[in-house]
Parts: sequence; structure tokens; C-alpha cells
Amino acid sequence: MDFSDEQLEFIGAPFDKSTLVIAPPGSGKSMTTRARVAYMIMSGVPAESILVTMFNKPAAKEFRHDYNKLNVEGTPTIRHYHSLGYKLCEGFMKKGVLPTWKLEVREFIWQKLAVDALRKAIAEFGSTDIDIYDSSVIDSFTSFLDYCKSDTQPSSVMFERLGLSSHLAPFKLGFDIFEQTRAHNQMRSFNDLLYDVVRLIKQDSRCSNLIANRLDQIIIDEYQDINPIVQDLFTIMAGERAKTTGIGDDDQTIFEWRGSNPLVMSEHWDHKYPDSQKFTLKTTFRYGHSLAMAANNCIFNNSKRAMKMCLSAPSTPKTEINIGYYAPPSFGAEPYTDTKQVALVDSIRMFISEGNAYSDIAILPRLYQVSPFIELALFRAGIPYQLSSGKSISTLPAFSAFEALANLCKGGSEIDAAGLFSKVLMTPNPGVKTNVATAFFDLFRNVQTATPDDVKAVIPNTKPFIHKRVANKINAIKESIEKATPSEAFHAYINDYLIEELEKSLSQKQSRSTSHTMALAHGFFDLARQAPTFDNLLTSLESLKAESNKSNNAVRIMSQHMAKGITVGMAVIPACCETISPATVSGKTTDIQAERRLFYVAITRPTKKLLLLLPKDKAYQKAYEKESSQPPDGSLEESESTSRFVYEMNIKGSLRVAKEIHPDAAGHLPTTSSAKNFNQYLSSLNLFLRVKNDA
Ligand SMILES: Nc1ncnc2c1ncn2[C@@H]1O[C@H](COP(=O)(O)OP(=O)(O)OP(=O)(O)O)[C@@H](O)[C@H]1O
Repeated sequence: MDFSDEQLEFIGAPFDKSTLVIAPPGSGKSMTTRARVAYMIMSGVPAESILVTMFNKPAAKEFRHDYNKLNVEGTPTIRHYHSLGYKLCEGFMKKGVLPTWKLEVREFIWQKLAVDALRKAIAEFGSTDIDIYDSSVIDSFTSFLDYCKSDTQPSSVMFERLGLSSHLAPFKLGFDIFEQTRAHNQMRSFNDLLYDVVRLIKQDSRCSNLIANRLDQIIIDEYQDINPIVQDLFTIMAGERAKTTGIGDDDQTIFEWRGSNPLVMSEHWDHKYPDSQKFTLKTTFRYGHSLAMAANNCIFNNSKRAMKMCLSAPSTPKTEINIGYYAPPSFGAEPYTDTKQVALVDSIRMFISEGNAYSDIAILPRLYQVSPFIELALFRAGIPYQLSSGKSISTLPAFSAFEALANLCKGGSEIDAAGLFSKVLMTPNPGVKTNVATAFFDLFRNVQTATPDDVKAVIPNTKPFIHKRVANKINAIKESIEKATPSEAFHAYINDYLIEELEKSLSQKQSRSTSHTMALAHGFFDLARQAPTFDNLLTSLESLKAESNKSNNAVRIMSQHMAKGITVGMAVIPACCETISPATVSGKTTDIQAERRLFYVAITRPTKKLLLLLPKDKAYQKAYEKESSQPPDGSLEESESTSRFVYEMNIKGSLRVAKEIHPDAAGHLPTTSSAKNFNQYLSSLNLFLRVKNDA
């Protein structure tokens, strides 16, 4: 394969200037960077004076592996950030300038330290507004700790920068307590390797002198995700001598919560390296014109970006863009909770029938809460899958409860009936303390029908509606275990009892987790209907548990963050609806530009087929037909509304214009809402074809 002119321009550029390379998805940046390094070495730059760094270990491994295939005499130092931090930390510890602390890699130790620190901070602060038992609070605090380690600024500055709500003010003190305890326990996490080194070298010029001016070239891959700590380190290492090369794509900045910022490739770069040379690899070899135009249409709505247009190379085969719809949801449920997902299943089957492998398909949910429904649908359709990130459906409390009910129904001497009963009773919790479940088991075993008064005798100080609710639940479980088949038993528990209860609760208060449990209940009922015996149902649940670990030739389900850098034949973006993409999290303002970048990363993964899964939304269907890229006012922020990013793609317009692109294309096409973008694209391809521009 020959390098393109724009790639060659970067490969052979002078070495005496810092260099910025903006490289859109699939533009061959890894391959071109390897060639650039090889060219440097062949031109006489000593290999040992070149440092190539990347974001993570697999990327560094791949770079080294592919570089070695070039057979160049001399290999540069290739390191990912943590390994660089480790090496520097070791060096400073040996010299006695950094205390000798151990590297602690066990996650639960850090988790405990974080919880203890936050608890102390809350006590000292006298705050009552934070619920320490709420796992989302702990998650926010640990994210805050990570964010603080992305810079050397005090925790108060980082708190302001993150724009956290004032009721979380104890987080600031929590960070300081966390750091004191870490020092007391003499340990470092992976993040601390760089954090401690950079704090040291910024404070002590004797230490910074030890690492400065040792290199000629520092080459930083995925430059868009660099954070201030890493940037400070490279600035000090470069000193007066080394030139810096940053390669990346600001439109793919997706690790803001670790301190990255899309402006590092535009404003910040210009400020830091005013005399640098700049290149743009604008051609993608991954996907065809229609997807290139649709992705451009979407990302052009961001203002925090370096201006550029990604063009598909003439040699790139066309990439299909398909839309699939979820079945209309049941009462109060989000559309993506569809447990059949016919459009997804059919589309995968079609892709396989065209001679492709399951392993060439990736499903990329924005939020993990979407994936249990995908799992159920794939499982029921017999499509092998593996979860590359996120938690399997079998870790959901609802899964354990349905499994417990199946076991309870099966009966037999080997089961722990009390334990199983309490799992079913407490999921979802009818409003009682866990320690009373055993007393209710006695009731369950000993009375024909439990009455609210029976329940009141166990929990006298609780409200009457709880007595009634618990009695109903005990009776529903009782009724279900008397049935002979899974279908009858689950009908009695799920259809006659649980769904009604959940609907009641949803009509009083809309809750994502309640509506998810309801959708899963429908899904499990369908599984139960297909199982002739309880043993069959339990075997089926067992294989559902094991399914997520299938490693060979399986569809991969992974987060959009994790998909950064991968290429697949078919990419599926589930839940293309508001509240998921962009993701809205209660108590946090949504950064729409950041969400758009993540969506852009996800849609730019496939070579052959992109499938977007949408709610059935008339407003969008109308806009699609009219080739309008504008979402209607007021329809946003509801999961029944199609994601604004899908509108922005103007898919129908992109497909129509792409169809007309060929080497001799000329003339005028009917107008569409993104005419200006399309014309820019067509003129960049040096075609005389234009879309009529009414505006
Ligand atoms: N000049 C070229 N001609 C043909 N194909 C090319 C050329 N340059 C790169 N490619 C191919 O393009 C594909 C994408 O390259 P690569 O994975 O390096 O992209 P990338 O820029 O790292 O993408 P991302 O930013 O999404 O991680 C590879 O299959 C590569 O072989």
C-alpha cells in the first residue's frame, strides 16, 4: 500500500520544529507515525533520543510490534504513560528524592480509602446533604479523585473547574484526607506514578534537571487525550532541546473526566508552540462517502474544534448506514428496553449471511444500563456475544431474584428455601428492612394466605400500605411455587403480580430502574414460557450467565469509550435517543459537545455497516424524509425522542449525495439542509458536482 501525499508530507517533514498532526478516524495515523519515526532514524536521529508515547499498554504493544516489522536499525523508546511514570518513579526513588512507596494495584483498597476519606470529610464538614451509602456518590467522589490527579492544582481549584454542585463541597477536604492517608500508608496507584513525579519535578529544579534536555524528539500519540500532568512532564523532559510531535484528533477527545480537553490541539497548542508546523491527514481509509459526510455533518455542530473536513479516499468501499427501530415500549418503559430487538437481530443475521464473522461486529452502548436488554435479545436469538466492558445481566439484582424464584419453584431438599424466598421478596424491596425477611419466611411457610394483619404482627411500626404490599407479595410467591410449569409459575408471579406493582409505582414516580426491572420481567417471562421444566429454565439462565464470557467468534458489546481506536466491519449504536445520547445524569449538567464527540467516535468505527437503533419517533421520521438536520424544538430530553445527533447527521441527504459521487461527477443536485457542508465536501474532492444552495 502506498502512502498518500498528505501522509508523505508529514513523514518527511523537517525535524527541527514541533509538529502537530490532526488525524481524523481511519486516516492511518499509527502507520504514518511509525513511518515518520523510521524515517527520522534512517536520517540520522539517534534512536535512543526518540521517545514515542501512547495512552495505554495495548497501543504501545501494537506500535512496537508493527514498528519491528519495518526492519529499521534502531528502535526508539516506546512507552505508555503509566510505564513512563513507573520508570521515572523508580529512578527518583533510587536517588532518594522520592519516598519509596509501594505500587498498590488492588482496586478495593483504593475504594475503601476513598470511602473512609469521604466519611471523615463529611463528619468534619458537618454536612448532612451527602448520602455516603449511595453508590453514585462514591462513584462521583472517586471520579473527582482521579480528576484531581490529572493536574497539580489544589482540590478546590479542580472542584471549581469541574463545576460540581455546592452540596458536594466535602469532596475537596475528602481529597486532602485521602492524600494524607495515602502518604501514611506509603502507597501509590497507577495514577500516582505520574502525579508524584510531576509534583516533585515542578517543585525541585534539581530533579527536573535530571530528566530535562535528554531527548531530541518526543512523539505523543492520541494527543487529544493528554492531560495537564502529562503535558507538564513532557514540557520538562523536552527542555530547550527536544521537539514535540502531537498526533491525534480533537474531535475524538473523550476523556475529559481524566483531565483531557479538546482545545489542546487548537488554542493551547498554538499558544505553546507558536512556531510549529501543522499537518492534517484529512482522508479516511475506513468508511465511505455517505458515512464521512454524515459524521462531518454531526461533528461540525461543535464549536470547540480545529476546522477540518474528513474525506473518504476513492479506494474506500462504501459503508452502509442503516436505521433500526425498537418496538413501541410497554407502559412507562424506555424504548431501548425492548428485549426482542428485532431490527438488531435481523441486521446481524443479514451481516453474517453475507459471509462476515460475529467477531467483526461491535455493539457500542453509551451507557451500561442499555446492555442487559441487548444481552437478552441476542441470547434469545442464539447470537453469541461477549461483554468487553460493563456488567453482565447476571449481576443485576432482578436476574438473581428471577433465578431464585425458578429455584424455589423447582423445590427439593438441596435448596436454601429461606435464602431464595428472601431474595425474591426483597427484589424490588417492598419497603421493609432486610433483617425481617426470615420472619416473613415463617409466615410464607405456615399460613395458607398471608393477611396484612399477619404482616403487621411482624412489623407493627410500619404503615398499613406496606403491610398490604408485603402480604400481596408473599401470596404471589406462594401461588407461583404451586404451579407445575415455569410458564404458569412466572405468569402467576410476573404477569399477575409484579408488573401491576411496578406499573403502580411508575404511575406515582417515574424511575429508570423501576422501568428497567419491568422490561426485564417481561423478558424473563418470555424465557420461562419457552422452558418446559424448571430445570430447563435454570439451565437456560445458567447459559445466559456464561454467554457474556464467550470469547471466540462472538459479537462484542463494549462502551463507546472503549471503542476508541478500534475498526470493525459492523458497528451498532443502540439507544440513539435523548437522555442516553447525549447522556443525562441527574444532578450534572450535560456537556453536549463532549457527548457529540463520543457519538462521533462510535459512528466512525465501521468499514461496512453502521446500524443506528432508534425509538419509533414520528418527528424524526418526518425530518429524515425531508432531509432536515434540525431536531424539533421542545422534543428533546426524553428517551422517546431520537437523539439530536442522529438528526444532525442528515442521513438521507448524505446517502443521496454520496450516490452521485464518482470521478466525473458534475452538475447540480436538489438542495437539502446540509447543502453547505456537502458542497464543501464535494469541492474538497475536486468535483464539479454541487448541491443547490437555496440559502
Ligand atoms: N495510504 C493508505 N492507503 C490505503 N489504506 C491506508 C492508507 N493509510 C492507512 N490506510 C489504512 O487505513 C486504516 C486505518 O488506519 P489506522 O487504524 O492507522 O487509523 P487511525 O488513524 O489510527 O484511526 P483512529 O483515529 O480511528 O484510531 C488501516 O487499515 C490502514 O491500513
